[in-house]
Amino acid sequence: MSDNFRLLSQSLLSEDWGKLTKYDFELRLRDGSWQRQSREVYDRGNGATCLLHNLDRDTVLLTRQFRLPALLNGGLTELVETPAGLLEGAEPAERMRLELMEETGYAVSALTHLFDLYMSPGSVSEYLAFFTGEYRDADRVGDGGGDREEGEDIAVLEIGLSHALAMIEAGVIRDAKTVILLQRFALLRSASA
Ligand SMILES: Nc1nc2c(ncn2[C@@H]2O[C@H](COP(=O)(O)OP(=O)(O)O[C@H]3O[C@H](CO)[C@@H](O)[C@H](O)[C@@H]3O)[C@@H](O)[C@H]2O)c(=O)[nH]1
Ligand SMILES: [Mg+2]
Repeated sequence: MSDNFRLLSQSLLSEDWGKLTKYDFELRLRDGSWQRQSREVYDRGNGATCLLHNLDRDTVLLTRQFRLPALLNGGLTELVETPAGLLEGAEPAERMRLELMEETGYAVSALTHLFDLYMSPGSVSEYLAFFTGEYRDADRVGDGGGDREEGEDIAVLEIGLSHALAMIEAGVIRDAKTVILLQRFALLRSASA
């Protein structure tokens, strides 16, 4: 795994939706000495997210949905986010296309993969594959909204890119993947202007 890491033992703390495991290990520090450490790691697989943009109207498609962790830690009842989904072992672009259809109702075939980012690497093993794509009115095949049976009740928001950027500054958009994608879009645009 790594010359600077020796796993001593691991114990499963919880296995239900995700898996929480406690690892005891030794880590070689920069001065060459070994230190014993213990860390808990939450594994719920990897995911994907995508910013869909419409060239004609300069709008983006975002979602608004209930997120229990944000309610518990901040009192927010809903978060505004780019569409996203868990990979569940599937190929990221393929999974993302299905997720876009399910959550936004748009069938978009051409997606551009940007990077894979760890969102909380101190405790969560998951990385997110980031995508961008263009959507046109003709791509709309349904209402979106997510899978009600699975407890999803997603509102689809079509808003101007500049409005979305202002929502970050105003503290209305609080989701990291969404900020990364919107700001990257603005950065590339100002670099090419
Ligand atoms: N029973 C049960 N169901 C769960 C649980 N957690 C999530 N689910 C269900 O699992 C599905 C997950 O929906 P997705 O659209 O696939 O994933 P997501 O929650 O949007 O997660 C995406 O965004 C996250 C936040 O940025 C990412 O962490 C994740 O990788 C993914 O990209 C939803 O139907 C949700 O109700 C749980 O603890 N128990
Ligand atoms: Mg989702």
